[in-house]
Amino acid sequence: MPENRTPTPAPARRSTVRSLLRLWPYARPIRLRLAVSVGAALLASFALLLVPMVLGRIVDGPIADHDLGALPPLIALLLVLGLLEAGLFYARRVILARPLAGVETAMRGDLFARLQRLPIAFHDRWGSGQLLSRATADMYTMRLFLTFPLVFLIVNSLTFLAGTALMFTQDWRLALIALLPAAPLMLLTRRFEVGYSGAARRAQDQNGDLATVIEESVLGIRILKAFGRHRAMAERFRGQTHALRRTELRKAGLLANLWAVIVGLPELALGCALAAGCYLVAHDELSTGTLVAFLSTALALRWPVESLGWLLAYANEAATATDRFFEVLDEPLPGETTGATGTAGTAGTTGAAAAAPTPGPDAGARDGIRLTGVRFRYPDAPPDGPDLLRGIDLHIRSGETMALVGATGSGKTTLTALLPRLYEATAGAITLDGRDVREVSRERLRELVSVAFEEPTLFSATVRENVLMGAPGAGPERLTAALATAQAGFVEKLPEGVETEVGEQGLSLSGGQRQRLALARAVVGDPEFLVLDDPLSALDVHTEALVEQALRQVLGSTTALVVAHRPSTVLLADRVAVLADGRIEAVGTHQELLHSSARYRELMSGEAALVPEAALVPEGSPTR
Ligand SMILES: Nc1ncnc2c1ncn2[C@@H]1O[C@H](COP(=O)(O)OP(=O)(O)OP(=O)(O)O)[C@@H](O)[C@H]1O
Repeated sequence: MPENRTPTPAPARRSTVRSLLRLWPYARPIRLRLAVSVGAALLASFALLLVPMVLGRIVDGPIADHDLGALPPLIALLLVLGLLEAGLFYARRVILARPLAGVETAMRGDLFARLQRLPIAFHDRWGSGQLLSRATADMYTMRLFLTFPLVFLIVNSLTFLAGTALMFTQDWRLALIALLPAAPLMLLTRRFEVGYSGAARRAQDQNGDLATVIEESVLGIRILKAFGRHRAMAERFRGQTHALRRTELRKAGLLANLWAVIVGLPELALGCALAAGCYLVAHDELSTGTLVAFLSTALALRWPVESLGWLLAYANEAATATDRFFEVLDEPLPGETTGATGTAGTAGTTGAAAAAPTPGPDAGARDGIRLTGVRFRYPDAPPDGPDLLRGIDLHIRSGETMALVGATGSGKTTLTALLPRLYEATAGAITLDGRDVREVSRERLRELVSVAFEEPTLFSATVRENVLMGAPGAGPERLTAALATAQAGFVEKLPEGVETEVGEQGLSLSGGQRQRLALARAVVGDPEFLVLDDPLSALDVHTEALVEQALRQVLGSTTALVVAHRPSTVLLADRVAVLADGRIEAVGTHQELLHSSARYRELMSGEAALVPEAALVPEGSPTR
C-alpha cells in the first residue's frame, strides 16, 4: 500500500495574495455580484459606524439639554440604521450564494476533466486521497473564502480606515492613543502568516493522506479481514490522525496567540483612551457626547480588528487550497510536454532513437504492430538503474496473435501499456499498420486498440454501460455478441440482465465474471488491434475453455498481443515472443521455442503440471 505517494511540494514561502489571485478567472464571471456584495456589506458596516455619531448627538443634545422631545427622531434614526444593516447583510448573502455554487461546480469540473486527461504516470505518483481531498475539502474551502472572508477582508479593512478617520475627526489625541497597537499588530500578523501557512499546508496534505488510508481500507476490507490486518490498519490510521491532530493543535495555538494579542492590545489602548478622554472631559477640553461617540466608534471597530485573526487564517487556508488545486491543473498534459519522448527523462536514451519514427520497410496498410528500438523507464525508477525496456524490436503481422511471455516483473504489462499510449515510450517507435502511434489522435488510437487488463476494473454502473464503454455508439446486437464471445451468459441470470448495476468496482460479481465482462468490453468495438493482459487468469478450467474457444474467433479477425502466463493461453497465439532483460530474446511458434529456447522451456515448465504433457511438448522433443 503506497504511503503518501504524492510529491509534497516544499513549503516554500509563498505569497497568499498571489495564490488567491489565481482564483480570479473563476471569480470573474461573478465579479459584478461580488462587487455588489462588497458594496452591500460596506454600506451595512458604515451604517453601523453612524450609530456612535447619533449616540453622541443624543448625549450632547436631548440628554444635556433635558429636551426629551428631540429624542424620538434620533431613536428612530438608530432603528433605521439597525434595520438597514440587517437588511444589507441578508442581501449580501442572497446575492452570492447561488453564483458561488456555480463557481465551485466549474472548478470541480475542470479538476475532474484534468484528472481524466492526465497520463497514467501522473496517477502512479499521486495518492487517490490527495486528489479526493482536492476535489472536495479544498474546493469547499475556496468557495467559502469567496463567500465570506474575501468580502470581509475588504469590508473590514475599509471600515477600519473609515472608523479611524472618524475617530480623528472626533479627537485626534484619543485617536492616536487608540492606534498605538497598530504597528506591533502588523508585525505580529506577518509572523503569524508565515507560521500559519506552513501548518495549513501540512494539515491539508495530511488530510489527503488520511483520505487515502480510509479509501484503501474500505476498498481492501476483504483482504484486511481475511489476513486479520484490520488492527495494523487501524494503527496506521491512528498514527496519521494523531499527526493531523498535532498540526491542527499547532494551528489553533498560533491562532490563539494572535487572537490574544489582537484582542488584548486594542483593549489596553482603549482603556488608556478612556482615561485620557475622562481627563479631557474633566478639564472641559472635550464634550461628554464626543467622548461617548469616540468610545462607541472605537468599540464598533473591535469586530473589524478582532476578525482579522480568523480572516487571515482563512485566507491562508484558501491560498493553500488554491495552491493544491493548481498543482493538479498545472500538471502538463501529454501533448503539452516537450514531446512524446521527453516525459521520463531517460538515462541512456539517444536523440536518434527518440526522433521521428521510421516505419519498417514493408510499412503500409496491413503492416500489423511493429515495435522498433522501444525503450521505457518509469519516471520514478532509480536514476542509476537500467531502463526497464531496453530496445524492444518486435513485429506482429497483420491478423496475427502474438503471445508475450517472460518472468514476473520483466515488463510484459508495461510493454502492452505502450501500445495504447497509457505510457509514452521513452525512445523508439511503435507503429500500427505503418502509422506511428504518436501521430494518431488519442481518440482514434483508443478506437483502434482495445485493452483488457489482468485486473478487470468495472465501474458502479450497469452491465450494459460497463461493456459499451468499449464502443459507446454500439447497438444491442454488438453488446449481445460481445457478451457471447466472452462467455458471459451469467448476465442473463442477473436480476435485471444487462441493466443490473454491478456495484462499486463490480465487487458484487465474482472475479471470473468481472474478467469476462472486461473481455466483452475489449471486444465489443470490434477493434483492429487487441491487447490482452493475461485475460483468463481468474477463470475456472471449464469457463476458461469456453472463453478460449470464443476468443479464437475474435483473435482470428484482429492483430493481437496477449500476455500469457500459462501454456493454455500461449496456445491461443500463432507465435510467441519471449521478453527477458528488457529485450525480445526469441520469437517463434510454441513448438519452435520449446526446441530452441531454454528460457521458454523454463517459463512454461512452471505451469506444465496444469496442462497435458502432449499439449506442451511434441513427440521426440529434446525436452521430453
Ligand atoms: N507505475 C510504476 N512505477 C514504477 N515502477 C513500476 C510501475 N509499474 C510497474 N513497475 C515496475 O516495473 C517492472 C515491470 O512491471 P510489469 O508489471 O510490467 O511486469 P510484468 O512482466 O507484467 O509482471 P507480472 O508477470 O508479474 O504481471 C516491475 O519491476 C515493477 O515493479
